Amino acid sequence: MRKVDIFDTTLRDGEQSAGINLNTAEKIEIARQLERLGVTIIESGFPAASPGDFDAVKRIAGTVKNSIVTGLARSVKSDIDRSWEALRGAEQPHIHIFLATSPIHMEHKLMKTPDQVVEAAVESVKYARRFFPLVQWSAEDASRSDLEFLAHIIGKVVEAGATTVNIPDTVGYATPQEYGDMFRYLKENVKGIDKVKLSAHCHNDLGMATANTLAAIENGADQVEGTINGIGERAGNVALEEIAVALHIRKPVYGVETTINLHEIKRTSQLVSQLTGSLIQPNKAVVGKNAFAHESGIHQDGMLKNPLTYEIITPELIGDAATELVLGKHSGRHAFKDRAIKMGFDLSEEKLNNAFIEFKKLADRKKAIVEEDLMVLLTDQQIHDEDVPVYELASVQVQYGTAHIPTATVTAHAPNGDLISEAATGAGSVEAIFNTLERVVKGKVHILDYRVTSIGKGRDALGEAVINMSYDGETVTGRDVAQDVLEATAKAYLNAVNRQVVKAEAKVKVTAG
Ligand SMILES: CC(=O)SCCNC(=O)CCNC(=O)[C@H](O)C(C)(C)COP(=O)(O)OP(=O)(O)OC[C@H]1O[C@@H](n2cnc3c(N)ncnc32)[C@H](O)[C@@H]1OP(=O)(O)O
Ligand SMILES: CC(C)C(=O)C(=O)O
Repeated sequence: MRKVDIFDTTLRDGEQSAGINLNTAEKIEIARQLERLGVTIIESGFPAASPGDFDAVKRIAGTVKNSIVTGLARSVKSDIDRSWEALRGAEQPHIHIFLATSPIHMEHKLMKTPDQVVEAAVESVKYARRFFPLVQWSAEDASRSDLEFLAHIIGKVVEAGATTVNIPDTVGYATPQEYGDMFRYLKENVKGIDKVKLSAHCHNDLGMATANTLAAIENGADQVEGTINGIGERAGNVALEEIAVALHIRKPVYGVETTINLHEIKRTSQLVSQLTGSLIQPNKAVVGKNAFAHESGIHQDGMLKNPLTYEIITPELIGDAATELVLGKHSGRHAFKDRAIKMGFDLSEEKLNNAFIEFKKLADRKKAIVEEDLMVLLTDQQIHDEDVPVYELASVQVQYGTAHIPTATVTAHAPNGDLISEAATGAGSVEAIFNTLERVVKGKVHILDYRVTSIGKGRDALGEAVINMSYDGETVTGRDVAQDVLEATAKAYLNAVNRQVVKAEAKVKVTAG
């Protein structure tokens, strides 16, 4: 059966979503899970974009062994050099170079003639091939490019040594028919195209990313690119879990296979949502919380008589087993460790012990510890970085009454070790906490977005708070979890501030070094 490679760009195009910013530890955690999911290629960042991106790409290239690790670069030597520095330690060094080919991008953004664009593309591919055995070249905005010009430039980059050619629908403009036709046209009209991999990359501006990607596969695409949960620039990229499951469920139609381990989909989706703070819409295909919920009487009746009446995908297929009570307050370290390993965590004894202590505290307060709770506790330990001192919440107290002005009191450890206590009022409990914390962190804070959701089900479910803010002129997103939403809110606020503290610290190190 024909094989289609899965190229995951959650850490690059996915991170380009407004409001998402992942630190290196979080990126490594996601990359490790993508490897478990079985993706062929992980695009781990854009090494020339920032010291943080460079560091993450380098560390992922040194960590991941079973997927190819790549990084994005413009068609400029300095970007390619920086990518080589970051990726030279990878098992199979791979670079992804892009250059726009549509009239509007060439004229108004690049300010180059078509001939200059061809020359720059060829030069960059030749230069990259001096270092990298695998060079992917992307024609940015391909779907709004002149087809003959596209075929011409692709012929040139293939001749120059590109090993993969990507045809992105950068602005989500193509229809499935048009996108499929492009692949067929290029396969029939570019000399040497059969020697390289042809790749699809779809955005969801018109809600057609999944249909377009499948159309590309039907017309000969060897690789498809996308993100977990469909996160990404603007309306996002194609959701890879949708593609993997569609290819599996409708295998007789598409006749292709991938290396994706479908049972890892749910966990990957949860992890990406948790670490990016990007919520999954309840009716999202495959991974939304209602994807397997049957609400109406006629459907429930059908399900009881024969699940095949209304269920084309089972939750088990994507690793979404019915929520079970996995551990309780009487469980010991052995069972806890065993469960953590089964869930795919590889924690040091110290981190495992910290997670166990948190688990016991939670088990004292919460009747049923479910998989989602463990996932949060263990992931928090996995990504916890003790190297940089940050703000840490010691306590938060809120006085609220309908007839009184809400007042918050917060005590927190500052990065320099001081214990700070502050109090302030607000129009509501949350605003009182925000106002108090602004005094604690002493920076200029502007809240851009704030959301609270529950993790798991039931009245004792954990609350998760996600806060997007501008702090000292930088936009950062923080998230945290607690049984009480006000505590989660205070912790998420400090988590956002801490991301900026860690970033600033990294900048100081780079400048000093
Ligand atoms: C479709 C996509 O998703 S492409 C990927 C988009 N991702 C990102 O942009 C995230 C990372 N980007 C960044 O951190 C920054 O944009 C950087 C570090 C790459 C560049 O920053 P700056 O040097 O300040 O340039 P800035 O972003 O303002 O402008 C981009 C420049 O690159 C040029 N450029 C854009 N694409 C390409 C390309 N593929 N090859 C060569 N040059 C390019 C633009 O024409 C512009 O050049 P100019 O300065 O001569 O006008
Ligand atoms: C860099 C390219 C592949 C891209 O992200 C796009 O065109 O959307």
